[in-house]
Amino acid sequence: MAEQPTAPSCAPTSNPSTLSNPAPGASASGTPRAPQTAQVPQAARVPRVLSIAGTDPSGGAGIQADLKSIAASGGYGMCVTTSLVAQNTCGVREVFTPPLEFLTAQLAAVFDDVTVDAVKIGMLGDADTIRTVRTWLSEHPVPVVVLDPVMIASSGDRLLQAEAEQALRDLVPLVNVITPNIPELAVLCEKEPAQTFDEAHEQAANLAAATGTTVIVKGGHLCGQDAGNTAVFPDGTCAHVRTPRLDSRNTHGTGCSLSSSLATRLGVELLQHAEVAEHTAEQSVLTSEDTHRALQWSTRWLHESIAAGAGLQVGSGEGHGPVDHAARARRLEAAASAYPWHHLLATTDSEGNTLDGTSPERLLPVSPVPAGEAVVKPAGPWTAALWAAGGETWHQILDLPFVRALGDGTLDEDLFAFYLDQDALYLRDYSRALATLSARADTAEAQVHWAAGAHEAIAAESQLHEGWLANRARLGGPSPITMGYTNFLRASAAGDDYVVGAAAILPCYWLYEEVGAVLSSQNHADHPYAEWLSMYGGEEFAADVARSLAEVERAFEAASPAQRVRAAQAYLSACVYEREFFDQAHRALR
Ligand SMILES: Nc1ncnc2c1ncn2[C@@H]1O[C@H](COP(=O)(O)OP(=O)(O)O)[C@@H](O)[C@H]1O
Ligand SMILES: Cc1ncc(COP(=O)(O)O)c(N)n1
Repeated sequence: MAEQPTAPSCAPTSNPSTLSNPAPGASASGTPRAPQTAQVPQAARVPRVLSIAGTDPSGGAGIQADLKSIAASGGYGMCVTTSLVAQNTCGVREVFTPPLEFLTAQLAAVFDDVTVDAVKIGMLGDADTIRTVRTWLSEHPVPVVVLDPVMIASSGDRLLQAEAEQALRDLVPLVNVITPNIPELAVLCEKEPAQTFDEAHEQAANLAAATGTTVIVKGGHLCGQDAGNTAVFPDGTCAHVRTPRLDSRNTHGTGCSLSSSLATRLGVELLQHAEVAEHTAEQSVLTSEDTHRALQWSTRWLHESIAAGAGLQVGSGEGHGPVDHAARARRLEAAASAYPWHHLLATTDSEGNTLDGTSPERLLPVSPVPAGEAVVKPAGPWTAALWAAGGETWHQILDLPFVRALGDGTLDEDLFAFYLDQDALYLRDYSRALATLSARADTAEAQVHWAAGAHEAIAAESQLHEGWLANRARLGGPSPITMGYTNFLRASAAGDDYVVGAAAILPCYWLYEEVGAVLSSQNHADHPYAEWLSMYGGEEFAADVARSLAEVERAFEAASPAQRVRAAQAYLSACVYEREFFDQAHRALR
């Protein structure tokens, strides 16, 4: 393991990369195809991506990993098999290489019928295979070619004959991007494996300059907290994408997955250019920014896939398990569910008692996950019942990648900026909901309390604008989640019974305080978000939370059973909206 002290500062550049760009609408034979219909929205253009690689019947690496990665990255996957490999998570047992004529027959079957937008090349095995693929691609140019120079599997088994290394070196200038790991980079450069990131970067810069090919330096084989990737461009510029190192054995096929995802995302970028070109006749050229964006997408997606890999329970555990290519798709599918939230459907608790609001026990379904202790204690039995019922949602919030990364300092700046932007929009409407509640309160004390909250929320919003948001790009509009949450709060405060409005408002006080307590306990002087985290945990806000709890408790006591049920449901709905609000940056940006 080589050491990785710090990643060099590699800012994205505006220089065009060296990617060659035949007209993307052209077929392999050069015959122009009919233009895509104007009705097809931009997002619907799906790149057709071909993997030329070996197999892994256990599904974690090779062509099987490539097809999953291409689909997960937004492409249509195809594959041409170079070698059939009997392998699993523990190692390679046997390799069977079909005759070269059959390799050519597969390539011809694809290219005769399909326009290929991007190619990923993986295991080639021997020099004859390399030459056959090379000749084919010279005669059938494809706009994006990413070469993963597979030499040795993570199990230590050879996947490229030693005498074929020169043939692989000769292939490098003919492709757009290569994704060698540290030992493979050394072989391509005919040097010793780099021990530090700077050494790897130097090898990559020399190789990129000599071949005209963009080299991705991959951090997986280095150590240090950042396992990220750097695109090193032939002109000497570079762009780094950070990714926190995971303590995981599920790294079988990470190289295959990254390279095929990258080929797909480069295809997406190219198709977007082509879309513009159809309208403005601009020439379609992939830039360094495109490559940086594509690498960012693929690196983040792979991080989520590695993190979820162990959950698959594939393999005996003795080798290296696969990554979970579909983890993100499953997360987003669950997030997109339009099914009504459980607490809005439940009419009885687990023992069959009707949830009729006659006692704190008959208010909401029991949470399957115990809530644990709140830092700011409930004000009485009604708010204690609310806290207990929100246990599952509360633990989901603590588990969100956004909350975890904000706490441990690994949160990417663009995700944080998205959150701040939405937070500012939220606070404006939250202030309005509080002002409405103040107007409806039946005691002077409650009226003053909610009015003070309304004032503080709008003051916090203008502080965000003047400070945190002053130098950050704004989206300029609320997300569907921000809009859903604020509309729900304003409607509850203005159009429903007072107790319902007060209960809906509560999670923004209470959960925010509780999340803040967890986050501020992780703060330290070198924390990248130290200033933000230090804003949590003030005694004044904790006292405001306690006052809000006391007022909600009082309103519950005074309410009818039916009002209490609706208020409790509104409380839990707001808890769910809190979760969605914290999670939304990870759904919007990829
Ligand atoms: N332990 C890890 N934690 C986080 N990301 C990792 C880890 N191991 C690998 N990766 C990601 O997978 C990519 C490819 O892995 P790497 O080991 O460098 O290449 P290969 O799989 O070709 O040997 C890395 O660049 C990195 O983004
Ligand atoms: C067919 C094939 N291609 C590539 C790899 C490398 O993957 P890893 O380095 O993760 O073992 C592999 N094991 N099998």
